[in-house]
Amino acid sequence: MPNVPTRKPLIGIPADRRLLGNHYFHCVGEKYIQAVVQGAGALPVLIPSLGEGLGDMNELLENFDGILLTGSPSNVEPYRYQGPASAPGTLHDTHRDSTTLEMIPAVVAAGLPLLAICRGFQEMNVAFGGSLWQNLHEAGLRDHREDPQAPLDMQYGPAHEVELVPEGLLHRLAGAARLKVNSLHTQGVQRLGDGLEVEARAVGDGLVEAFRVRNAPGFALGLQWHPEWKFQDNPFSRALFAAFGEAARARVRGSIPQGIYS
Ligand SMILES: N[C@@H](CCC(=O)NCCCC(=O)O)C(=O)O
Repeated sequence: MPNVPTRKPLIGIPADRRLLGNHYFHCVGEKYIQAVVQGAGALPVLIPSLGEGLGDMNELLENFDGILLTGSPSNVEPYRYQGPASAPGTLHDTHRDSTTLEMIPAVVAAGLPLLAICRGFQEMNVAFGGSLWQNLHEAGLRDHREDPQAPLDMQYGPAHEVELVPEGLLHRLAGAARLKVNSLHTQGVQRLGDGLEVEARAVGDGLVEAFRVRNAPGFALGLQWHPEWKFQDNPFSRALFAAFGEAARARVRGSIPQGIYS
């Protein structure tokens, strides 16, 4: 393929809808934005979580070369996966759910590169028909929550190891059998969604910590941990965002992505 100058890829990031004071805002954490700019070499475009208000999803997605689904302190509403009602006072984000749960199948079907992190990983599992443990530490699994009183560097610091599935995409990207990852989540994969292939499990309780979409036409990965946190200091995270950016650039060029998908 001749070295044809191409525009930077546009990565869509669906926002959280949050009440700040008396008004609702649609917002995205800056660390995700920076990981797209500096790690993937792409331009982030925040997508308001308006659900049906965004119109035809396929038409919307024609504007993007990839989608990033971020973490969030809110939980996916349990009725989305036929789960029991949340405890009173649980934070949900129904606008985000109605946006991302419709978006995910359309992104994958269109072969648009998709990287899902933490809540985004959980949304992906639900979108593919899976379910969630609502409180891992009450289900006989380890406690995967962070200490909210600890400094951020500790909250997002290494918390446990994950075992990478041999010959999987993450194993190829990491060049190692295990990774030390951070852990900031109460919920996790209970039943794995149809068509999802496990890429990593937590050492200690075997919780699914990463998956890809089997037979996806493009890059379609979900991680329960947070690779965006200080990604520049982590060789695996750098490689992950670089691969995501390359998949999006291949989309711009109209070519088949190389690297871990070749
Ligand atoms: N609410 C879910 C998902 C947790 C999650 O995404 N945590 C990160 C929030 C802050 C950030 O974006 O870094 C759960 O508790 O499992």
